[in-house]
Amino acid sequence: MGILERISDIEAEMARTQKNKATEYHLGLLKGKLARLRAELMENQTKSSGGKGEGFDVMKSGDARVALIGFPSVGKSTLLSLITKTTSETGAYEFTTLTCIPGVIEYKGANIQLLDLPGIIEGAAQGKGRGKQVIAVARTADCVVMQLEAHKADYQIPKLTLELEAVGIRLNQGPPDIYFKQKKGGGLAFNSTVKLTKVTQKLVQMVLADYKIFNAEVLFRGDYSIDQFIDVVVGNRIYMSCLYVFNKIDQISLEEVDRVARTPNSVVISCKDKLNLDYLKDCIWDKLQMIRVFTKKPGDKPDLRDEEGIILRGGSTVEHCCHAVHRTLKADFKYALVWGTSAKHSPQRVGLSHMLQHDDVIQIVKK
Ligand SMILES: Nc1nc2c(ncn2[C@@H]2O[C@H](COP(=O)(O)OP(=O)(O)OP(=O)(O)O)[C@@H](O)[C@H]2O)c(=O)[nH]1
Ligand SMILES: [K+]
Ligand SMILES: [Mg+2]
Repeated sequence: MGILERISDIEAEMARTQKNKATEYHLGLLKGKLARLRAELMENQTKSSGGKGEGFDVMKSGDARVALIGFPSVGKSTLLSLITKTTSETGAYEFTTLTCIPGVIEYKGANIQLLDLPGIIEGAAQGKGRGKQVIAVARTADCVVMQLEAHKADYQIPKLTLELEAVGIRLNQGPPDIYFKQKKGGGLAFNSTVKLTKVTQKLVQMVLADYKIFNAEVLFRGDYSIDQFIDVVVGNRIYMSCLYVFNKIDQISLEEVDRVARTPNSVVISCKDKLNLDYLKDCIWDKLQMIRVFTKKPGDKPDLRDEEGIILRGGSTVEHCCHAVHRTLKADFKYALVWGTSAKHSPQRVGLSHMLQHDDVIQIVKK
């Protein structure tokens, strides 16, 4: 039996099995098996040729990469054509876009690469449509924009989330804080720092045994589920931030707009009426956790024009900034003066480890 058939067999069995106390272990085991088969499938795909597909190899460029994921005809290409200088063909029929079309969002001096992709449908993870290629591109992004048709979002969000989960992409969540280490002997040492309500030692032991792991140290530092534990065992998961973009709000009532706008991590837009598009750029900027800083020379005023800013990741230090200015600058670094919200007083004299904030001004003093 092929891997795909085995996967669908297990999925069918899980669907048949009622969820209750008595079936908890059986379902946990099935989840473990499913994760293993999917990992195998992904492995085979990357090994075999033609996995990537023509037209999907787009060079990374700019300060960050954002992938547009969504069902067909939700308006992905319309959006790209509106907020970048690139035109991507649009149409009232599904699968207008067949490859990856890159555009650039210019915002606050940053160049954010936005990738328009073919629509994905149910079963994409198994290769339906151009699903595999689309998801492979999504894995390379810093952030996913899940574009939805506002009046179909309740259906589209869970479906797309499942497709992404099937290939190891986790949205808007960090890796579970579970310590897991295989050992040579000694059986299973299982501990937790909090009360566990979703798993038991027995369930963890059974899942591990199914992976032929009998000796291991496991420490749960949070009340995680068996799925999250399996993520840690399988590894190779991608934790990605996701912005939900509800398009075509011109087609729904104001009450509905109000309801969907309250979904966490979401923006409501209309490409047709050009509604909220600047706010969308702002939300993408926030999601990417980018900051901009300005450098200045002694005695000069800082040049605060957009194009003069240096784009860094949130949490970046003076050291990151030095690196962004010039590779060798760090070697000559003596200290820096910083003006702005990260400075306790203006200017503050700081070292390489000082953490910068958005719109700080920095003057680097060399040895
Ligand atoms: N009413 C309305 N229609 C829109 C809006 N945005 C896009 N459309 C229409 O939706 C249809 C599909 O738009 P596309 O941009 O081709 O959608 P897509 O997601 O790129 O589609 P595929 O490439 O086929 O996956 C077109 O007829 C657009 O004119 C909107 O905000 N409101
Ligand atoms: K379309
Ligand atoms: Mg398109």
